[in-house]
Amino acid sequence: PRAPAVDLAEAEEFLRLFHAENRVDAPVQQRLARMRYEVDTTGTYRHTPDELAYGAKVAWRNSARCIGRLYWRSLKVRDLRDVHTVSGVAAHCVEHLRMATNGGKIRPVISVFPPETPQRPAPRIWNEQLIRYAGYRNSDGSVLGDPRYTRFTEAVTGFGWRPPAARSGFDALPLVVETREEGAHMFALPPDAVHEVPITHPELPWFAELGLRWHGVPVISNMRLRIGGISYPAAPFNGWYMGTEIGARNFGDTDRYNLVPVVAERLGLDTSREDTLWRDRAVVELNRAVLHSYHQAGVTITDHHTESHRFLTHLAKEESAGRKCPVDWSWIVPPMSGSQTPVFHRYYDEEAPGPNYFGDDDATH
Ligand code: HEM
Ligand SMILES: N=C(Nc1cccc(CNC[C@@H]2CCCN2)c1)c1cccs1
Repeated sequence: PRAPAVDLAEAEEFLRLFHAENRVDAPVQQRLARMRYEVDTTGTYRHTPDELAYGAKVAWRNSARCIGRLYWRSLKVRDLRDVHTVSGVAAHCVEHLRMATNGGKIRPVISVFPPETPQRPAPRIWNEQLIRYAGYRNSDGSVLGDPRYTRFTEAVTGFGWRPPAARSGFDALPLVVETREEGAHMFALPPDAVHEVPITHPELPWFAELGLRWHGVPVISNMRLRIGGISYPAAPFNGWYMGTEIGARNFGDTDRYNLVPVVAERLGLDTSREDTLWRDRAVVELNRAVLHSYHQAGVTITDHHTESHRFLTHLAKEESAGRKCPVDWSWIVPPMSGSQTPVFHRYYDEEAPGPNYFGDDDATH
């Protein structure tokens, strides 16, 4: 049986939005008729390059959990809908990393690979992000690397991936790409495509001895881009980091690198009681080190205060454009010093109409 045809209402709503927000020569009725004919005869329809680019930008504008939406119009959209092989997808992912990194002046880029269609399933990328670090579980239960990826590390090792001779806490995992025709294949990332930043502290020399580093560019590769009823499951996108993501979450979470106790001890803080606020003082230094290191390395990064102000500017621009801006307060408020940022002190609208990015856990019809 055919896969369910495209949701015609969603398709029409998107094409009307595209025509309303862009100067398009052809009348919308003509475009709608062509779309309906394609859906009737093939069960799907193809976006024009302009529709695809605009849909990807609007999906970012609609991302209620994203604090970085002020620059939604500047997204660089790579139309890679003619790339159907695992090696093609992998090669373009490496090219994406080079384009986005841009020597440290990071550019927001999205690479859109082929959509799901009744004729052919879409290629899939199994990595959460193009760059993630291996997690090696030791026999005593301790982990070298990122504990979030021990299962992924075991899976690719089973597939034949071999860690570097000298394993470290920051070994980039291979890319795993699957197509219906070829199955799943692994590709090692060329080291020169993985730009990394060594973490040092602006005043504490001992910080460098912790031997910490992180990759410059976050590229999300496990979210599904939906535009006008068409689903693009492989559409990796990047922006730049907000420091708290690394300093508070990746380095600070107890089920990640869990570095707050380590930093607190090296700071000589009294960790015997919670009410010395040793956690709070250590996480601040961890975050100051991250921001200092990225600035030192000339890699774009933003702090949660600056980004909060930018987001409220975006919100005001959306309201003056007569658009509702969906906001998920629990994700927009940064994971440290929440009430010190202006986004904390207000309520927001929640619903998000039209094109969007969906995680696997998100309820999507
Ligand atoms: C340009 C700089 C950008 C910054 C500083 C930024 C910042 C952030 C941050 C801090 C989060 C929360 C992440 C977390 O807590 O795990 C987030 C979420 C998100 N961002 Fe942005 N972002 C940027 C660009 C983008 C771009 C280019 C896109 C897509 C085209 C995007 C789409 C999203 C989505 C979909 C989420 C929610 C993820 C989820 O639900 O798991 N962002 N952003
Ligand atoms: N700065 C970024 N951070 C970001 C954005 C979306 C999703 C994520 C990953 N979120 C999942 C992690 C893992 C647990 C909690 N957060 C990070 C960007 C990544 C891609 C574009 S912007």
